[in-house]
Amino acid sequence: MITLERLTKRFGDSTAVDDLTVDVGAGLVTGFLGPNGAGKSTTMRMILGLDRPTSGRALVAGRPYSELRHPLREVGALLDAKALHPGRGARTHLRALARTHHIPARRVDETLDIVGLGEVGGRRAGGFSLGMHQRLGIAAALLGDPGVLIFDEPVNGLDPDGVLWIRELIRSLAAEGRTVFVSSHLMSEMELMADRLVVIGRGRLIADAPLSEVIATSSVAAVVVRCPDPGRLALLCQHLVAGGARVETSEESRLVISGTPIEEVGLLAHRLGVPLLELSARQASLEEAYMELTAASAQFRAS
Ligand SMILES: Nc1ncnc2c1ncn2[C@@H]1O[C@H](COP(=O)(O)OP(=O)(O)OP(=O)(O)O)[C@@H](O)[C@H]1O
Repeated sequence: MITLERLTKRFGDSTAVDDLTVDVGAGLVTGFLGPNGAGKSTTMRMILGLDRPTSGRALVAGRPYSELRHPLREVGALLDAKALHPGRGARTHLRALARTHHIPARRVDETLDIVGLGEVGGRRAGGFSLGMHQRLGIAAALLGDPGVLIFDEPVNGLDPDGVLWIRELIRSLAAEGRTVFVSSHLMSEMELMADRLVVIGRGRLIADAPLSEVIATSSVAAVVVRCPDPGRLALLCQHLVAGGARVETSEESRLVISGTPIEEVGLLAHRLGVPLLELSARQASLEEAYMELTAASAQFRAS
C-alpha cells in the first residue's frame, strides 16, 4: 500500500506536485498518468525518499521511506534503468545491492532467472541493449521480494516481445497481492495493464478511479444503429434529438448517438417500428478519455 497525504513539492516558484491525496492499494495494478511535466516522476521520487516533500507525506506500508528498516524488502523501483555502473556485470551489480541490503545471495540468481537474464548475468551491463537494461532494472526492483513496486515508464523503448513480457510480469506481481504503481505514456498499454488509474495534470489530481470508470467519462462513447429504411431512420433520429441525445449521421443508413443508453435506443426503435440491422455500443478508448480529461492541463499540445 502506498499512501499520499496532501503531498506537495515546490521547486522555487513552480509547484511540481500539488496537494495530492491518493491511496494506491494492494493486489492491483494502478496506472499513473499525466502529460509531460505533470509531476509523476517527482511523486515517485518522493515515495522513494529521493526528493523531500515541501509539505504532506508519502508513505509505504504506513511509513515514510526514510523510516523503513529494510527499504529494498518493502519497496522495489525501476526509475532510470540506465543508472548503473556500465563496467559491472549484471550479477555483480545485483550481488552488491543484495549485500548492502541484507538480502540473501540466492535471490540474485532467482531474480536474474525471473527477468530472463540468467544466461548473461556475467556480461558487462555497459554492453546491454535497452531491453536488457530494463530487465536488469526490474531484477533490482524484485531483489528484496518487496510488497510494493514502482515502475516509471517500464515499457519505454522495448520491442513487442519485451512489452508483452513486462505486461504479464506486472499483472502477475499484482495477482500475487503486491501493490504495483506504474507510469506510462502508452495509453493502449495502460488499458491492457491497469486495474485503476490515477491521473494528474500540473501536479493536481484529475482522476482516481477504476480503469472502466475513467473510460466511461469520455464523451466519445456512443451507440451505433444501422437501418435500411432512410425514412424510418430519420424518424428515430428526430425522436432521439427531441429526447436530448446528440446524433451524427456518418453514412446514409447509420446513426451515431451519444447521451442515450443503448437500451433506450433499442426500445425506442422498437416502439417506432424502425427495423435495425445493427444496434451496438461503441466504447471510448482510454486514449480518448485521457485526452479529454487532461485537455486543460497539457502544457505542450498542438491546437
Ligand atoms: N530537480 C528539479 N528542479 C526543478 N524543477 C524540477 C525538478 N524536477 C522536476 N522539476 C519540474 O517539476 C515538474 C514535474 O516534473 P516531473 O518530471 O515530475 O513530471 P513527469 O510527469 O514525470 O513528466 P514526464 O512525463 O515528462 O516524465 C516539471 O515542470 C519539471 O520541470
